[in-house]
Amino acid sequence: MGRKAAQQRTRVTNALDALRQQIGLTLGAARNAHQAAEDELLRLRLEQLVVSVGLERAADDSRVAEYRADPGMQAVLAWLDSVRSRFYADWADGPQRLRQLVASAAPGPAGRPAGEWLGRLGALDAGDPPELWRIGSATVDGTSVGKPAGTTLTFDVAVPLLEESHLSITSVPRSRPTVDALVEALLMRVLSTFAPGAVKVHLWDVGQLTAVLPNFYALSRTSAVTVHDPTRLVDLLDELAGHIRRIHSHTLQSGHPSLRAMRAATGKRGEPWRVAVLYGNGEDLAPEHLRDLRRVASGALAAGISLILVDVPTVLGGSVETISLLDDRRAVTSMTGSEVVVDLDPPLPAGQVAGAAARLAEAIVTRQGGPRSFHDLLPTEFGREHSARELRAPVGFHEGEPVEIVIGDATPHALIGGPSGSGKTNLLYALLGSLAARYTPDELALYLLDFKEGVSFAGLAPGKKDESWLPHARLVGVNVNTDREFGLALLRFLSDEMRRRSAVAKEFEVTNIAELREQDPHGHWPRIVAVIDEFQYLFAERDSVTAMATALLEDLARRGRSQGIHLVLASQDIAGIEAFWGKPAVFEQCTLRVAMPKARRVLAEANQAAVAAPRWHAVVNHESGVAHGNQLAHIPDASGRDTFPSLQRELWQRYANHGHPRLFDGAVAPRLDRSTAFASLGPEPDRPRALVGQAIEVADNAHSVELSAAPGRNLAVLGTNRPEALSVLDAAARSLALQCEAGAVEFVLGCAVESCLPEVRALSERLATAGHKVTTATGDEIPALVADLADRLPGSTTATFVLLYGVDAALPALEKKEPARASGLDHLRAVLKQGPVRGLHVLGWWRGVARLKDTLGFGGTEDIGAWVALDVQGNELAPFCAGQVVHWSPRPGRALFFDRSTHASPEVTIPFHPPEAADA
Ligand SMILES: Nc1ncnc2c1ncn2[C@@H]1O[C@H](COP(=O)(O)OP(=O)(O)OP(=O)(O)O)[C@@H](O)[C@H]1O
Repeated sequence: MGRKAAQQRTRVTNALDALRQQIGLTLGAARNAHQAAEDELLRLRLEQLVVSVGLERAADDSRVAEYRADPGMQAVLAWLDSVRSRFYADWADGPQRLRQLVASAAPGPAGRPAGEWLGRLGALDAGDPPELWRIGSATVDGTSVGKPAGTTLTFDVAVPLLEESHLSITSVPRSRPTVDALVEALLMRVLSTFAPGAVKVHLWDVGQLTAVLPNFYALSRTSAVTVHDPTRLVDLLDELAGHIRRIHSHTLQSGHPSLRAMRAATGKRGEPWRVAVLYGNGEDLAPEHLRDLRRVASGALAAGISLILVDVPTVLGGSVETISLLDDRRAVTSMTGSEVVVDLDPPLPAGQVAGAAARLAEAIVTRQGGPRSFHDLLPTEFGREHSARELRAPVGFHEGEPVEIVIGDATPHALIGGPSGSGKTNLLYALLGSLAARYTPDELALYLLDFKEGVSFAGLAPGKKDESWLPHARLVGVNVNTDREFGLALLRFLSDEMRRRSAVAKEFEVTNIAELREQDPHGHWPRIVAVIDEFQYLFAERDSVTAMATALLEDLARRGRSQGIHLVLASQDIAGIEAFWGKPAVFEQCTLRVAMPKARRVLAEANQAAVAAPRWHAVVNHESGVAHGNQLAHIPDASGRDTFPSLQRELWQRYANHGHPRLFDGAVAPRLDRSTAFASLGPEPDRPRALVGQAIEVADNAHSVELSAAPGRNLAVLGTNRPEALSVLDAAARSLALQCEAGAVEFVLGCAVESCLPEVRALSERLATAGHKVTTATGDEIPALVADLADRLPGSTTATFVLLYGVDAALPALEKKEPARASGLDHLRAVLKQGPVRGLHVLGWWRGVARLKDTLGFGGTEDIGAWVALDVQGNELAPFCAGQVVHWSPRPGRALFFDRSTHASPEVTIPFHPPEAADA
């Protein structure tokens, strides 16, 4: 047991020794680690101390001196010295480099002292703007760059603006004057860098209505500075968003990714630079404003718009630099980091700023009202533009800058409105001249229609005084205020052309005019612009013309764009807009709006720009009239005496070989001998056509009745208007005479109206002179004449045209009946019924529909296959028009024509004046 106990004890002692040894080792290691940590802590403390005291001052610092006693700390000091040396090596020329950088990135007024530029006008226009704008200077200790202790180095501090960055300024209490001076100086630097008018400043202050930056007061009378309503931040943000959208779509459409790229490619500025200054009060904006503000901020820089926010707490998208005031003289900025304190430049002298603003305002106003003439709208070289993608032409100027009208994909159709005398016609001339000078007639075709009384477009067609014409014009319609059918005819023509283009496009497997022109480079595919002045006349009545015009206009408005067919609709204000009620499709498609001063409803409801527009100006808006699309333009005088005509003559000399436009003048009666249809008549003995009047169509066509050997091929002229009835029969006889060989045809003229005898005799002589056989009968002779014709019928071989003047007057004599013998009326009915198939046709004039009915008797209406109604009401004509309702109110110089064999419904015709008639 004792031996066993001793063994156990030895084992325990050994185990304890081993444990003790382990513990000793562990304690030793812990002590070492502790010492190392203490040393490290000491080193770090020393580092911290040296950094906080500054390396230069560390040598003299008593607290640092305590560390020096410890040899382990020497290494720390040596290491810090080496870091410092490396730092110095890199930054030895830092301030110098900064100075150079600011000097080159902030040239002229952007960075130079105010004395060198304040009060002078800037000149920069389409070049790139300075990248930096000076706000003050900063001073650093010279020893930090290896200079002797006690020296200081100063360098300029500048911030980016415009396309580079937004700026957010935070104030401290009572520092508003400092902030104002800072903002004012920045804006003044910007305004003085660029040519007058190239910068637009927007000021909004949550707490002030008018006194924001009062030294800029003179500029706030121009568009260079706009002070916004403190309660309407939303309006400002909307306006900016609108500019961004417009600029974005415009640059993209022109094939450039940004405004800057477009400027570089075209050498033109295109848009002004915009700076919007928003003064807040340190409180959060309403969430919806904040959302809009962020949206604006993220797209603004690419559109040349930058924001300066003062005490507006927000995190903006896009690049933003900050300036935080420390007191009323000093600030820190994100440009230099929080270690560098910026001494802000002292305020610019208030009087000088106000003077400079006044000078700039004066320069802007001078440009605005400057001597810009119609001539300035014209390019230096004519006919250089291509219309494949769009039409683009300036119509006026804003502060010296041209304001363009674009007719293309985004703005296919235009609506122009303004009260009488506000300059609509003048604007149309400015537009036509500007377009015609840029595009050749192969690129642009014009169809011009004026419903106004007067002859505003008449000068564009060849006239008596001036033989020149506008070579781009294919059609000029004037004095059509009572001929709404002519408007309809134009719309039909355009609609047909649209279909034709679309069919050809389909053949080429393309969808629009631009592609078609690419695929068919030798084709003739001009863009068509149809101008309809006082277009509301088209919708003047509740009738079939209005219904058809509406349908055609809607179709053209929707589909014309892709086929290069564009409408320019002008109207006096409300009447024109009201005409669109119930036709929103047309109104909405007119995305280009031009409002003359005081025009109402042309722009969007809330857009009041036209109310304030000065005389001889227009608000051009490519955004369906929404406020952000407003472009105010001064329209030069295009209606001066020789202004447009001299351009027209120049263009005419260049392009006269493109043919002259068709002139349709509703106030001038067409002359038979000048009618293309009459002039082109040739021998047509079997199917001669009797011309009865001028058709109201885009092409120069006549209405005619084919007198073929078929039943019913007779013509009735109805109504009491003697001269017109004579004109119709005269035109019919003369045109027939031209188509039949002399001697092969007989004209029989029966006149029952004494007052017409001179004209009938004159016609008779004329026909005889042309070699035709002519028989003439008057009054009482007519029954015998008709009896003779009826007798001759069975064996008739000679073509015979029987012209009866005033059949109703002959009726009493014709109705006389002798027992067992046919009356004159029976003979006439037989002639009407059986004549046409035997080559005998009656062209008769009845002064009333009832008398025609009496003449024909029961079932005889079929024998009148065609008629021309003069002063006869539409409802009387139904029996001769297959029972359909006839809308027709007689009007001077117009007639209604119906030919059962060719017409579905009657058409308006214009009786020709005989060649002998004096010009109307
Ligand atoms: N921009 C302008 N500069 C100078 N004069 C102008 C200008 N615009 C129009 N005028 C003159 O004002 C007058 C009326 O202009 P215009 O005929 O164009 O008006 P409007 O709106 O078409 O009127 P209305 O509908 O009655 O014809 C014309 O004598 C024209 O010479």
